[in-house]
Order: sequence, then structure tokens, then C-alpha cells
Amino acid sequence: MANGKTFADEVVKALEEARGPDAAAVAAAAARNGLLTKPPGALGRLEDLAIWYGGWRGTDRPQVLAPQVIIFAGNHGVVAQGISAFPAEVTVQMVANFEAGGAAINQLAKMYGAKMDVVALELDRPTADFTQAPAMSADELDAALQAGWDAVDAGSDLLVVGEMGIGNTTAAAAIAYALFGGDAAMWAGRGTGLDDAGVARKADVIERAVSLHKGAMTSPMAVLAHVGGRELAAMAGAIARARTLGIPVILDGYICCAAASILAQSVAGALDHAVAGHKSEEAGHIKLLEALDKKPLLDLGLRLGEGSGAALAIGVLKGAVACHSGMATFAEAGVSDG
Ligand SMILES: O=C(O)c1ccc[n+]([C@@H]2O[C@H](COP(=O)([O-])O)[C@@H](O)[C@H]2O)c1
Ligand SMILES: Cc1cc2nc[nH]c2cc1C
Repeated sequence: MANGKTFADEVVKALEEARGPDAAAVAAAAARNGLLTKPPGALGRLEDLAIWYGGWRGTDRPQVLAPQVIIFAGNHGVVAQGISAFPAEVTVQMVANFEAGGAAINQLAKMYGAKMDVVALELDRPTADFTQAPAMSADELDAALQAGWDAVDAGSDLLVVGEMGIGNTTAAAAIAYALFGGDAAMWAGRGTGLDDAGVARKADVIERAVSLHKGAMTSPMAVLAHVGGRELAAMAGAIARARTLGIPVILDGYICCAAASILAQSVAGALDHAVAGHKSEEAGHIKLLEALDKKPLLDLGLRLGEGSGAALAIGVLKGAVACHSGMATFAEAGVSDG
């Protein structure tokens, strides 16, 4: 770029400047919550969820009318290291399945009235094998961030980002290890179904990659470029864009949360507009959620990706918001409030 500023820099700047939720709407929603026909706190986390959502939408009686699901797909050079139970061609094959309506996420998006977009990111040009070289150049990182940024529909009122990319749990684990430390093995899980020997090989790959690039990974965005992938960068771009638009986000599994971590480690509060949809079976996910200080809404043993766990949580959010905005108050219903 002419002025030396990358799009990655601009994303971080936009996050630094982004407004928080509407404090008056939060206060009004909390006040309304206290008047509704139920014992105080009886709707548990649904109450916090509705107040949070109303704050970001700027109203004490919100509705969820236009959710958007975006699935980003990317291919990974690190598959050459034998770190997935499935071959890389499954990525492009599953993109065709998403487009034909045959994947799990198609059914869930339809079920919850969400529009679904699929963004395939240069599938015929995998990222570099990051045990040998940086996964992406600065320009490649920028292009993927921009693709995510541009994919967000400004007219939507909720965003779910999902992904498809054979090998991407290795990239997610390398990001988590580079950002949060510990040891490589604690971030290496079975992904699509590795056996114990495969998981040990994967941990070694993650260890070698992070030690190779350690000196160059001087910022979270540099971590994303060196050991990330295009669909992870695009998810980060989309989540950041949603933050600038005041669109609440439901986070999905391990890969989505690794992408989101880049933003959280770049700017404090960057994920205030996001909730964790579920806890994935991928071993490192719960540790990543703890590092992000996010409590998952669901725990269903899913390890699919595709935004599937987050899409299921659209139902929970819709339930929370329907109760909050539709219930009668004690005064309206003539119910004694103790
Ligand atoms: O979302 C998760 O937590 C999750 C956990 C395990 C696997 N996946 C999906 O499986 C693929 C990556 O697995 P792998 O073993 O190829 O790294 C990718 O397409 C993800 O959507 C997703
Ligand atoms: C079949 C298949 C579907 C997926 N959806 C997300 N990740 C996936 C990985 C595989 C292997």
C-alpha cells in the first residue's frame, strides 16, 4: 500500500475506534427485564442475552429478524505434514455441497431463518506449508481480511461465521499456542478424526511452526499471517466488520474462536459484541473460550465446524429475545409481583 498501511492495520484501527453498545438501551432493557412476569432471574442466561442483544441493537425491545450465516472456505499447505484424517479435496467438494444445500449448516440456517452465503477463498492456491514458510504474505492476509469484511451484510441484525478447510484445526491450534502459550499438545486435538499417533504428529507440527516463526510474530495480525489461513483471516475480517456496524455475532467452534482471538488480542473489548454459541469437542476449544472469557451457550458434543454450533445458538438467542420483547409485565398482566 502506498502509505505503508496495510488493511490489517486498518482493521485494528477500526476496532480501536468502534463504539460500544448503547448504554441507554442496556439500561432500559435491564429495567424492562425486571418488570416481566417471572421470578427475578428465572430465565437465567436468557435474560443477560436479551439485554446484551438489545444494547447492541440500540433498543429495549429488540427482535432478531435478519440473521446472516457466512461460511468461509480455505485450503492449507500444512496438510502436506499429514495432520488431517481427510484429504484436502474435501474442502472444494464441501463448498459444492454448501452451494447445493446439502450440508448440515444449510439445514440449520434454513431452520432459523438465516440467509447463508458461501465465500470460497482461492481454493486452488493453498496457503504455504507453515512448517516451511509463512502461511500468507502481508498482501494475502489483507485480501482474506478484506473478503471477510466485505461479506458482511450491513442490513443484517445477527452474524454467524463458519468455516470449511481441511487442515484448519492445525492452523487454529498454532494461533492459540502463539497467542496464549502453554504447550503445543494442549492445543492439538483430533480435528476430523486423527488417531493418537496423528495427534502427536500434529502437536510436533504446531511446535515446529511456532518456533520457526516466533521472532516474526510480533503482533496478533502477524500470527494470523504466519500460522493462520485464508478462511481464518476472513472470519476475523467479518467479525471486525460486524463490530463496526453494531451487529452482534455468535461464535462457533475451535477455528472460529481462534480467528476471533486475533481481534481480542489486538484490541481489548474487540469481542464485546460476540457470544460463544457452543463448546466444541475439539480439545483446545474450552481453553480458548476461557482465554476469551466467554461461556458457551450450548454443549452438544459437536465437532463439525461450518458454523453449525453457532447456528443452533441462534435459536437460543431468538428465544431469549422473544421472551424479553414479547412478555407482559406484572402490571399489564395483573399478576402480583410478590
Ligand atoms: O468447529 C470445530 O470445533 C471443529 C472441530 C473439528 C473439526 N472441524 C472441521 O473439520 C475441518 C478441520 O479438521 P482437520 O482435522 O482437517 O484440521 C474443518 O473443515 C472444520 O470445519 C471443526
Ligand atoms: C465431510 C466433512 C464435512 C465438514 N464440514 C466441516 N468440516 C468438514 C470436514 C469433513 C471431512
